[in-house]
Order: sequence, then C-alpha cells, then structure tokens
Amino acid sequence: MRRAALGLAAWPARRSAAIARVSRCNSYANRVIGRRCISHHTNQSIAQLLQWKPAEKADDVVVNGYVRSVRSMKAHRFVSLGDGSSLAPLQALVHTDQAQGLAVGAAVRLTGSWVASPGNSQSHELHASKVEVLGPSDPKTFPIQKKYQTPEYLRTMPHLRPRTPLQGLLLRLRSDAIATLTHFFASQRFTQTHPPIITSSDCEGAGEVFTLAPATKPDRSGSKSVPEDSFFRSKKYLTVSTQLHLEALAQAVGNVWTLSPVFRAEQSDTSRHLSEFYMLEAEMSFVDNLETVMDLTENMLRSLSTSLFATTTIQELFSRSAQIGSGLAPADEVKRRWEGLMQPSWPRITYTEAIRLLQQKAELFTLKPTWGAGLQSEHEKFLAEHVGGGKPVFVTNYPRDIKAFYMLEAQSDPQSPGATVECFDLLVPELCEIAGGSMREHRLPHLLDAMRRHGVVTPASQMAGEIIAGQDSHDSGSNLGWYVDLRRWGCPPHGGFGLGFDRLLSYMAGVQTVRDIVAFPRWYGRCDC
Ligand SMILES: NC(=O)C[C@H](N)C(=O)O
Repeated sequence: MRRAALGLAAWPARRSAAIARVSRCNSYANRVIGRRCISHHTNQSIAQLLQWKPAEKADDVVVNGYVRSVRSMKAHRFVSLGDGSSLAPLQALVHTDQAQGLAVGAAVRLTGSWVASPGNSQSHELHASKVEVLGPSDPKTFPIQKKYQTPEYLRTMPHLRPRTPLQGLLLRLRSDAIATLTHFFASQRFTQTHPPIITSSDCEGAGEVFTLAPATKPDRSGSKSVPEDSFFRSKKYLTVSTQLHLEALAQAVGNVWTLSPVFRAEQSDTSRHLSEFYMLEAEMSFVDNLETVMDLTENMLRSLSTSLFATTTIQELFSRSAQIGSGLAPADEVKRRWEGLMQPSWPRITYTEAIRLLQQKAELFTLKPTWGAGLQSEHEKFLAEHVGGGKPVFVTNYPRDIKAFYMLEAQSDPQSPGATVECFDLLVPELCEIAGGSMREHRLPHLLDAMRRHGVVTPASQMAGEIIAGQDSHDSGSNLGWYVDLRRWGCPPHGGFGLGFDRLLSYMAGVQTVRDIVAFPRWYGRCDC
C-alpha cells in the first residue's frame, strides 16, 4: 500500500480503516464470494484485480507479483504476472526502457493504469508507469518454466514447486477447506482441540510408529550418544492418530475435533500413502450408535463440498482440469466426484453383506474375498463403484479380529459368521478408503479383554484389570494405562472418526497422487526438504 498517497502517517484513524479495508479485501470470504473490493492506490491481489472491470481507465493501481513469462515486442514487453491468488495471470504492458530486471521468477511491484485490453485472453491489463524489481531472478537458472513440466520433475524441488499456478490453486483449496470445516464444526458446537504429537503409545497397535530420539551430540566428557529413551525416560513416538487423546478431551467438554499431523512408518510406496499427513478427527460423547457417527461424517463432507462448490477456487479447478496436460483427472471425472459428495443418503452396507456381494463376483478378483480377511483395494474399488453409484459408501461392522482394540463389540448378528465391531470405513470411487470410525469400547472389563486379545498390553501383572496409569510396559508401545483409566471414572458411550485430509483433497481436486497435494510430501524413502 502506498502510505504517502493515503496520508496514512498523519491520520492514524484513517490508516487503520484503510488497513482493515485491505485485509478485508484479501480475506478468504472475499476470494470465495468474489466480491469486488478495489480502491485506487492500494496493492490488490491479482485475483481481485482480474475481477475488476471498470469502464473507465483507473490510474495509480499497484500490484505485487512474480514474473511468469515475458514476451518482447518492439517498444514494449508483455509481462505475465502471478501471485498465487489466481490461476490466470495478470498481463502488464511495460515500456522496453523500464523492463530492466523483468525476468522470469523475479518478484516485482508494478504501478500503472488498469485499462480495458484489446486482447482476447483478458478483459483488462496494466499499463505500467513504474517498475520496481524487489527480488531479482536469473531466468536462465530458474527451474520453474511456463512450459509443461512433469509432476515427477516438480517434486524434486518442493521449495519452488508451490510457485506453479496449479500448486498455488491447491494451496488455496486446502486453505478454503480448512476454513469451511472450522465453520462447520463451530456451527455444530464442537470444540476444536490440539491433542499432542509426541505420544507414549501406538494408538492403532499396528506397529507403524516412528520412534522419537534426541539428536546425539558429544557431552562434556567427549562421549557421544544419548540413549533414545533418555530424554523422556522412556520411548516416545510420533502420533499415528490423536483419537485416544480426543476421547479424553471429549469426556471433558463434549464433542471435539482436530485437524492434526499424524505419522505412519508404513513402507508403502503408493499414490495413496504419505509418512506425514493431516488427519481430521472428531469424537462425540454420550452417543450410543454408529449411525450418529456416520451421519456426522456424511453431513460434514456434504456441507464441505456444497460450500466449496460455489467458490472461485473450485471454478478455477474445473477450468484447469478441462485443459490437456493439466496434471489433474479430466473435468467430467472431477465433477462426478463432487456430485457424488453433494448427494444425500450415502449407502451403508455391512462387511458381511459386502463379502457376499464380492463372492458373487469372485471371478473378477485376484484375491478371493473371504469373511475374516481385510478388504483388498480391488474389493473396495468394486464396492465403491457398484454399491455407491457415484456416492461414497459406508462399509460397517468388520470382524473384530482385524480391527483395532478400542472398537465396541457389536450385538451378535445372526447373519454374521463371527464377532464384529461397531465400525465403518468410508469408500469413494477410485481412491477407496478416505475415512474410518467406530463406537469405542467404554466398559472397563470389555476393554481389558479386547486389549488382551489384541496383545496390546503384554506384562502379566497388568492383565488382571490392574492397569494403572504410568505402569504399563514401555517396550511394547502400549503405554495405555491412562487410556484404561478413562473407563474407571465416568465414561459414557462415545464414538468418532478419522479422515485422511490429504487424501480427501486429492480426491476433490483430481490430483493423481497425494504426493502432489501436499507442499512438502514425505513418503517411504523420501523427505527432501
Ligand atoms: N479417530 C479415528 O477414529 C481414526 C482412527 N484412530 C484411525 O487411525 O483410523
């Protein structure tokens, strides 16, 4: 903003009003609603400027951005400018005499007149009268170019990749989604919480935890290593899910949610797996059936997709996916996904029914669908496509022995050949599982039984209902005395779910791999910067 032009220093009240106006202009709501909020003398985002189509030319317009490309004419240069606020660039016309330093990648501030453009690709353009190169760039070595660059190549430089128009769009999609979800949960009176990242237990009991170790540095005596369990006096881990801590918080303040990074040391080198990702988790207390938890999951996703669908970010997403070589799934496929998410009444079938359906089509699968075994991705894919008819599908009541220890055992079902738990996986076409949830075992003896069965607590002394906080095994990764304690004092029936936030975004955006929906992806074998 040009303070002198506004007389800001001399007029503090006017200054704060102007600042408030500019920050309103830059706000999420503005970008979403696309309200026009342009005034002279202030530097607008490029997205705002592009929406401003005055009949008269406007002078003293200031814009900040990065040079995407430069086209030389005789007396002028056409400079294409981006600032991450929109997919489309702003076109500026700069006199050759002033074009010094206007190189691809440079950070610049241009001041000039905003005028109707004779070109087809934009309604208006900036005729620059002043050029300031605030951060020069060497275009010969700048790795991001306007031409097509493969996702694999861009992934080798995660620190520069966010400057590509597509990555800018995906960052805005993420930000808009978080704002919308925050609003959704607030409207449902959920408390947003921050459970810990460093934990003393493996929530899922699947052994996929990263163990935390302090850096080893020579101590005064010159001897090196600090044992990995010395800092916290016992082994600690990066969280795989915040669920268990959320349960403690739900017992205090009712319904809670969080969007938190979680870490999984899975050696899965696939387009769906990351070692660090964000999980959206919610926990409801005083809830006694799984239907309520599924309703929440479904309502949340429908509300999210319906709200986002109206935004300029999503319009840009569809326009980008319609381009050849866009790096996204084709536009009609992406639209189908959104339509599915926005529809009401998603199908819910039990695992037992799912196995029956799959067995009728057994010839389609490499791995035979068998009751008691986990669903393979080919099975999930079939269910997502054939049961859902485009909508996401809930598969409920999986066998007890293939699910986590904390799930509530279901009332026996005469249709089912074995014991099941009150749980669900939510499957979407193409990507398959994006969320999972369950009712939690809230009864002390039953929880202890389940832990025993799953081998979660190993020492014999702790198996007789005598688990006391702080006295569990430190080696088994199952330091869960505190979790058992929650059942001793006022534990109501409760349940919740966890949703892979990056998976969801990649599904909504039509991005082919979760590695491209995350700015700095970490996966098996890779953690670049
Ligand atoms: N909060 C949840 O229910 C998520 C669950 N703990 C999981 O990791 O799948």
